[in-house]
Amino acid sequence: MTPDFTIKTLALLGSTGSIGTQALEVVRQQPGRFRVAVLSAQRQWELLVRQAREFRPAAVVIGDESLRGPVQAALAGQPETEVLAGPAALAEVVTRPGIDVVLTALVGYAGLLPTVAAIRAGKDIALANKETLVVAGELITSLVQQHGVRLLPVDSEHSAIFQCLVGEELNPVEKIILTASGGPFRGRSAQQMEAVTKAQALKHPNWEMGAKITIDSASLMNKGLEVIEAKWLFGLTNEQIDVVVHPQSIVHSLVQFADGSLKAQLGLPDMKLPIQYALGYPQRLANTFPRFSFLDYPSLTFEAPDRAAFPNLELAFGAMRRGGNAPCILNAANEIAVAAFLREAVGFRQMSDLVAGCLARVPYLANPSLDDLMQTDAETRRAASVLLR
Ligand SMILES: NC(=O)C1=CN([C@@H]2O[C@H](COP(=O)(O)OP(=O)(O)OC[C@H]3O[C@@H](n4cnc5c(N)ncnc54)[C@H](OP(=O)(O)O)[C@@H]3O)[C@@H](O)[C@H]2O)C=CC1
Ligand SMILES: CC(=O)[C@@H](O)[C@H](O)COP(=O)(O)O
Ligand SMILES: [Mn+2]
Repeated sequence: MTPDFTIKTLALLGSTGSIGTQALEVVRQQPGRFRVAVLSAQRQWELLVRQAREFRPAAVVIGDESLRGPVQAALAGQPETEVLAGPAALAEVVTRPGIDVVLTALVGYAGLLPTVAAIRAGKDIALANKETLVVAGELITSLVQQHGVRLLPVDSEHSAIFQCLVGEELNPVEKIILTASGGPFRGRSAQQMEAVTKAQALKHPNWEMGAKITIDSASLMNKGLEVIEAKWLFGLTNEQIDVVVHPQSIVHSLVQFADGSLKAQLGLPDMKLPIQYALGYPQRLANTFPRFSFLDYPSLTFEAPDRAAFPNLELAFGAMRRGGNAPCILNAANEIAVAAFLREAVGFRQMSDLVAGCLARVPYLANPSLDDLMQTDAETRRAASVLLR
């Protein structure tokens, strides 16, 4: 039993998704350590109701306002749970007294405003929603400093780096190395990827995740987003971030220090560990998750990413170097591109063309405010829709 763990009250945004349901599994496996105050979903209202019956939160939020009625009816016999609906409710509910940590496990740009609201209300953030830092990394990190809250990474690579940095506060980092699985199309040429299908792209070799991030992993946009996420989480220069392909997803990322020493964090590809680390931080809570054995993985391999076959990686590095609202344009264009690919309206390679087209068309702003970023997001979505016609 880990000593002196103060019970933490959680708001779980996106509780019905891949990260959200695994976070609830962590909570189940740590009885007495966490209390769930808020749960949220966008459309999966029946699952949200089942979760609410089990965890008895003070509030649930259903994003799609047309589904408020069924949720209210289903939870009519549970008066301690307030039923809210819509994006504004999400940004309000996270500010309520008593919440210690907000887990942002919702997908895409929708994570930005609730995260801003939660930080302003003094809540610690367990950040799964990498899009928040891609869109508004500078703004979020300055809000985090201003309000003295913790920004705890959930993304596996960033959790690995965060764990490697514990105890190294006085030691300068030379660089970090983010590992990438390479996705289902590793080793294929640009031409070979023209004909890949949605079903093939949705088959990640190592991780079971939501559809959007799975497509991002296949196109290497996920690694591009993670590069930008790392810059802001760890205060790095653009030159301090490297990517290496590691198909087994066992070495979750590495830090190289000024003396050349490398530290890595290893483990099986299971998001419950980084989720639990973020929620339990600074403590490591004992658990019974399956353990990694080198004997099961006698060969851990590493190779350079193929930047010609996967142009998204360079598009993301380029947007990071440009700064300003460029990463916000990259993100919005990519969200539209992935949605179009998932409804089979564009091919796999066209996703990168759409992102490049938006980066070339949407006006650049060097020092965007939050309002500017919201406008950039909307403008990019309009530009992408025009390009898709
Ligand atoms: N899955 C993983 O292993 C990893 C995920 N991440 C990041 O975590 C985040 C979540 O990913 P993942 O769990 O895979 O995604 P999922 O698609 O599985 O889940 C997304 C969750 O967000 C909700 N949601 C969807 N759209 C909106 C919206 N517009 N407003 C509010 N809520 C919304 C969904 O509700 P509903 O179910 O009703 O649709 C669901 O609860 C992403 O940013 C991803 O990049 C990072 C590392 C690993
Ligand atoms: C589990 C996790 O953190 C994902 O972001 C994962 O890294 C995706 O794998 P890729 O390395 O294929 O993008
Ligand atoms: Mn990741």
